[in-house]
Amino acid sequence: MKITLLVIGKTDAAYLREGIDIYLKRLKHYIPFEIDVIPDIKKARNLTTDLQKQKEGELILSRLGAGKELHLFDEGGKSYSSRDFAQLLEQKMLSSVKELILVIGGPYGFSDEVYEKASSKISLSKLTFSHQMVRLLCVEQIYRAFTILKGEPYHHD
Ligand SMILES: C[S@@+](CC[C@H](N)C(=O)[O-])C[C@H]1O[C@@H](n2cnc3c(N)ncnc32)[C@H](O)[C@@H]1O
Repeated sequence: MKITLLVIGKTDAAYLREGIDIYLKRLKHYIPFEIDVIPDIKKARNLTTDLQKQKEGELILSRLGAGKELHLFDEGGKSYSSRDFAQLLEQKMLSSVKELILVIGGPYGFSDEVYEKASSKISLSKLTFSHQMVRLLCVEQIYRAFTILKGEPYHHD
């Protein structure tokens, strides 16, 4: 199985890029993993919030296909411990899913169409993080999950 982290817009801040790169390098040892960036359409056109979410939603859903499953990071989703999240990833690896697409919404979140097509919503906390900042949290949690599955001494509880 491959994991794709689908995000909207490039990572602007150098301090976030640096952190994300650290976990990308580490993750390569565990699973095929990539960050797929949907270009920031707001910068190109002057869209209303709803239209922007709708257009982003179309691009998110265009990634779906046979053997692919879409899961959303969403503050209103199900809460997981890091161990539970690791188990979710393990379940998917043992299933027929070929590509697990984990999506981080844009600044205004997801369109209704994306919510309808998603297999689940995963909350990292009840707090709302910026669509840029949350990327670092996601890659760290995915890395943490693999160290848990491998029994490596990174996660302590
Ligand atoms: C700024 S937030 C979107 C804000 C707000 N939910 C909305 O719908 O307008 C951008 C994205 O970051 C991710 N995100 C932010 N906080 C999160 C959290 N606590 N748990 C999971 N994902 C989160 C989600 O993917 C969200 O769509």
